[in-house]
Amino acid sequence: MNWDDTTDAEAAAERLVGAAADGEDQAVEAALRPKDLGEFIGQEKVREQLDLVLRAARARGATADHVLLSGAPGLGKTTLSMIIAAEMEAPIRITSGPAIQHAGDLAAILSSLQEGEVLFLDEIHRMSRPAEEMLYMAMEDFRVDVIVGKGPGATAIPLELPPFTLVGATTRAGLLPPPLRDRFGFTAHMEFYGPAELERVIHRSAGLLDVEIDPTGAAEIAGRSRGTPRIANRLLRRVRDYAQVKADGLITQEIAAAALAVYEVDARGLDRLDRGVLEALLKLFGGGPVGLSTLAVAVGEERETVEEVAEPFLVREGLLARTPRGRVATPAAWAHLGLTPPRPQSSGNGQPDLFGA
Ligand SMILES: Nc1ncnc2c1ncn2[C@@H]1O[C@H](COP(=O)(O)OP(=O)(O)OP(=O)(O)O)[C@@H](O)[C@H]1O
Repeated sequence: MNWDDTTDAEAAAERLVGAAADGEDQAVEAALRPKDLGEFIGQEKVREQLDLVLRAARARGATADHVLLSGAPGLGKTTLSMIIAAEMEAPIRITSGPAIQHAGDLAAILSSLQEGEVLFLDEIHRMSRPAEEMLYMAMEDFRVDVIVGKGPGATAIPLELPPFTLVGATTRAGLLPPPLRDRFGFTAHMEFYGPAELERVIHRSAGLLDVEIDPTGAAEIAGRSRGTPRIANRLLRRVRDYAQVKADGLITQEIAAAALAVYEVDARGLDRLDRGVLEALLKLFGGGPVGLSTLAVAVGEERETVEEVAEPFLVREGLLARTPRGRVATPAAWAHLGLTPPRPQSSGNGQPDLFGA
């Protein structure tokens, strides 16, 4: 998903299954965040490696190496940065790439850091170029050159910085210029979570929110959470409301399924937009191939919304394929919507042409 575009992120945030944080998420997430590595669920490799990095730094009495976290929104990057600070018993400062448009903005932050402090820079790939270049030197030499004056009379005044740990977060590490990427001592890629891990996230959050849930209820919510703890927590809150109003408060499989049917989140985590795209593709275009623009007109959405908000999950789920000839539904898409694909046409070579031409 192209999370560089704020509009897409905003559009997605309005969806119950959007991975970007909405206002309510921000209000409750602080209470739900695991506080140390032991509490952090899943991402075993990342946890194990990070644990070593932090233990070694502590044993040396040194500041931890800079850490780059990459992965989709809502997988726990902010949470991990806070855990890094907690494990290092260091304060944390949180900012983001888009908030740093001038090198001066970054110089102001860097020069006010305390020794050992963790600086969390979310969406680091969206920082301005001059700020990025200042960051190179700050990360490597704990020094910045502050430029005073303009034109030929400008002078660079070196400013020593206390050692600090930069934790950068990005949705796509590939977007970072190699000189920046190379300055991180440890890079971790966060994966989507499996159902069992999401169930653990849901049970843990239910405990903290004082919500009663049985294992079947947690499994039902986990299956619809698109591999993302933030979505799991958000669905849990909506199901809790339903359980309180329509039942005795206990979340079972039946209650979770009924609640999420009200919110139009289906058994696989598809919402109205996702299903609209799939239905148009199957019912109007026989499963494709069809061009993106045509598909977007058919569902009454902007091209970008279909491409950047709906399609990434459909592709990830193996329901839709992007081919040079256009968008094509996979056999799993037909099965998911309970529809029968048209009879395969012969491609003239004796082999059935599964998707038709
Ligand atoms: N491994 C985990 N175990 C338990 N809860 C988790 C885990 N990862 C994330 N969460 C929960 O999901 C919520 C979202 O996590 P977080 O804000 O850290 O995601 P993020 O990757 O930083 O998202 P963004 O890219 O949008 O900033 C948090 O409130 C946290 O409670």
